[in-house]
Amino acid sequence: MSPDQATIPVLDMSAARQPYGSFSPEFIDQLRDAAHNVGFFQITGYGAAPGQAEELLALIKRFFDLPLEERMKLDNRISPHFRGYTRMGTEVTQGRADAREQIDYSPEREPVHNYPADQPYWLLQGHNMWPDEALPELKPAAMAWAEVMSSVGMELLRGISVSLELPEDHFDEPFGNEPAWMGKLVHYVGGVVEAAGNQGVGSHADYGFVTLLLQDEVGGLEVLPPGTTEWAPVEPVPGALVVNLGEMLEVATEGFLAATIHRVKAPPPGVDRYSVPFFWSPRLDAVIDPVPLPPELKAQARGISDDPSNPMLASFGLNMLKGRMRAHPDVTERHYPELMQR
Ligand SMILES: O=C(O)CCC(=O)C(=O)O
Ligand SMILES: [Fe+2]
Repeated sequence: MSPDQATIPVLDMSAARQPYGSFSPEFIDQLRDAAHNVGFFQITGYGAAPGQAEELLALIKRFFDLPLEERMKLDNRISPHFRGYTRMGTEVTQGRADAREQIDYSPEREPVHNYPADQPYWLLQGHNMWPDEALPELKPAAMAWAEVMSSVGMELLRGISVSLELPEDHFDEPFGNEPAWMGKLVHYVGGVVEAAGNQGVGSHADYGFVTLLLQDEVGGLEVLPPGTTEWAPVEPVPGALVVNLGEMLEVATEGFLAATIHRVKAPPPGVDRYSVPFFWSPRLDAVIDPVPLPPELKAQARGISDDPSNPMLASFGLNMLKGRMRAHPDVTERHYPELMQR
């Protein structure tokens, strides 16, 4: 691929496996190319029920149409686990407000109260916040979505493992037991958040493994694949999910896989955009070993700007906590002033 000709590949997940169950070599080649060259692709045939994505997006719109006082019953500042509702313009990326409001949610588990001082990431575990009275349909729809996304995330990681000539179950151990996924139900607005300007969400790479994004038909997502200098749009494809890779996969493969930088432009004034990013992530205490690459892939690895014994791989939970603290400094200050110091 020559610079500035980035196209976002579309892969058909329903053709990923052959009738006897192993991955199709064509699918694996497409997946490897997309994950290495672009770091972004779209998938169709990923197994959602008919109408499931549309129904979820419609429910999300209904939530954000509720009066602010209803939405504020889920105020994320109440949650010590970085869950719940973040008001318009209060999330920060690259030091600037984002023109979006959202609900963050993760697996519903009991909070951990006594964790070792060097494992503060356990504070991320706990209960979600949902509009149980105003919109009781939202929770089951969002949790059912997370279930589908978890299967897709697992299947894609298996495909990625095979594409790196690893056993299919290479990542099963860190992901198998209590994966710490996170879903976001997001509403972008145009022309409302002055401090955001045209920033829907500022440019960033995702910190984890695999992100699965459902976006509506509005558009605005743009990406900067490795070796390119111009932002490429990820056009909405009806029935498709957008997939991108996170920094832990990039670091674990010495840059063979691309954690591609992306951003979302705020929609034009008066236009709303809804999306559901889902971050498929391992256990909070997962430690990821560098991936042994076969020589022909190692030769194509771009390397990473950080130290190769990158402490990033040492703990997924610490990475996630760092990301959550950065995005929500108000939550951190309120519940964990001592972490702010660190
Ligand atoms: O909403 C989108 O299209 C992408 C959002 C995103 O990149 C993120 O939340 O990490
Ligand atoms: Fe992202």
